[in-house]
Amino acid sequence: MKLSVLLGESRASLAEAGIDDAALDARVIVEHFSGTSRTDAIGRPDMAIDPRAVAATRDAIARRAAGEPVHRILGFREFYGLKLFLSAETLEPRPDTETLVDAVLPWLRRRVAAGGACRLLDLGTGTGAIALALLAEVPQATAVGVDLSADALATAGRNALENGLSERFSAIRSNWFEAVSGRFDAIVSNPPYIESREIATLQREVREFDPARALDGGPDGLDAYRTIAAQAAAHLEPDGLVAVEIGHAQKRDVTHLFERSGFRLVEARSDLAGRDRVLVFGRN
Ligand SMILES: C[S@@+](CC[C@H](N)C(=O)[O-])C[C@H]1O[C@@H](n2cnc3c(N)ncnc32)[C@H](O)[C@@H]1O
Repeated sequence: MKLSVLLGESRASLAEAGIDDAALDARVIVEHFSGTSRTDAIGRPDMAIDPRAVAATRDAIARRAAGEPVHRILGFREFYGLKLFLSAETLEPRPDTETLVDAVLPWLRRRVAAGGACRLLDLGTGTGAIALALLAEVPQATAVGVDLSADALATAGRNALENGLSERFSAIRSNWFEAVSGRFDAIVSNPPYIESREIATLQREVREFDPARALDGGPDGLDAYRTIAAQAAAHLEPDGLVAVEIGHAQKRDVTHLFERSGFRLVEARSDLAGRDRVLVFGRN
């Protein structure tokens, strides 16, 4: 089959299924499963795609038409310039979470410049996105990634290896701090923060394909922050910091939780859409 024909039928299938970005998604899927590039689509539209690649592309297009997100189908996603593999129990890392990396990075660089090393703890590491992005940017840092999911920890370990960061990254299975020992210079976390009753109202791509454990923050969405705020000081160097991603309406509540545990808000950052997204706390 010709590349242009495969692209055309893929676009048509996704448009017919009501997929918003049908043309873009079709292009990404066709390129991946046929091993072609955008340049091929423009310069060599008549190139022949072998039948196995056509079959693999059609399977992938059928999955997308049924609602599965593109990056789940591809099996990986880019985050802060790293290629991160996904698995059943990992959240697909979001561009908004790069805001958390941006917020911590200057502090980390200063810390390393002053002290030569830096230990990070990433609570609810998932694919390892936050920890690995920070390690890639700061070669003197080391990180421990914690998750309750063994599947997520295996994927984070694979991502560390694939990105050449495994010597500085270790993974621990733990319910937040339970199995964590020692003190860290920085504690980072993008915990589950959606109110339980809201899960059913989320977009199908999120509701059906991101793991519930990565989303559900309990009745008011704040369960994880309560635990992290209450226990962070015992695992933090005296002049260390805690940086958390939050839901856009949680700034006040999360700030209060940390203030009650002896922290002060040192920075708040907004995401790409201008909504509150990241809070950074230091100890009083
Ligand atoms: C919103 S996801 C964030 C994943 C990743 N850090 C990111 O930003 O893409 C939250 C993560 O917390 C983990 N998690 C949920 N409850 C946990 C708990 N009690 N202890 C440790 N990790 C937990 C989930 O398995 C999930 O990987």
